[in-house]
Amino acid sequence: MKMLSIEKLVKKYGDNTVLKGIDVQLKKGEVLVVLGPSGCGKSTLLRCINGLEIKQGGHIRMEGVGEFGQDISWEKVCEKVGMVFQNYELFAHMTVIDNILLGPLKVQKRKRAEAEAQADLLLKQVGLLEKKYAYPRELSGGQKQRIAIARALCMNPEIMLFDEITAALDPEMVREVLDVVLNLAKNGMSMIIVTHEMGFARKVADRIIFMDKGHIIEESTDPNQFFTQPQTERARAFLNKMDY
Ligand SMILES: Nc1ncnc2c1ncn2[C@@H]1O[C@H](COP(=O)(O)OP(=O)(O)OP(=O)(O)O)[C@@H](O)[C@H]1O
Repeated sequence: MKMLSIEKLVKKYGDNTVLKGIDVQLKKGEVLVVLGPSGCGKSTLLRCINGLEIKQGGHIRMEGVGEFGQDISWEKVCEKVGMVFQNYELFAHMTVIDNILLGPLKVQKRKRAEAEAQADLLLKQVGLLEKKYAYPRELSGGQKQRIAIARALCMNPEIMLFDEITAALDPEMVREVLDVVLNLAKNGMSMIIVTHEMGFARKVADRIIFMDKGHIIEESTDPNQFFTQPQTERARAFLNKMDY
């Protein structure tokens, strides 16, 4: 079953066309990993999906919801599609619990008791319930990133987007964050993941797309095959350069 459908997506920055007609679909419960060399448009693709960037062409639709930006406002899209960034983007002046509850209370207008009960469960799930009243400055990078994931999940998104969420972390903290994502995958969350962690990509992906200069040039539903026998010269060169 198709859940998200992206057709002929075009994104330009001035004269620079960064996405040159991207066609990609995500099924319910699927984990799609986006790989490709620096600057090929991976982050831009994620940012267009949840409306952080305005696209110049193409369509983004979700089954049962309609076209993003038309049938459903971009504000609503942000509830359906959660995103986690490289730099956590937590509010420094707010405690962990206030960071997590901001969206559920202010945007979704939910009752505090109900939202807080869910936040507690999510904090438990990411192993940080004891940090509920801590401030971001009191947390390690890995902890901040796990809180950012819990915050996104507390909006009950149907899809999660992860944009290089371990890129800013010290190596010893990468694992604790990736384990949270692996767990989400096991529990059937639909996700699109941009990562430079090749071992993780191979483990978590149901499907891999490989981008180059604004195009998808290779797609594989068999991650092991992609990593052992990439079909294109560009993907081979990319994998050869990666350390994994
Ligand atoms: N706000 C912006 N204004 C102008 N150009 C931009 C902007 N954001 C991205 N670009 C350009 O778009 C291209 C694609 O960038 P993007 O960040 O999507 O690449 P990426 O594949 O995610 O790279 P990386 O792996 O290095 O994060 C790059 O050439 C970049 O310079």
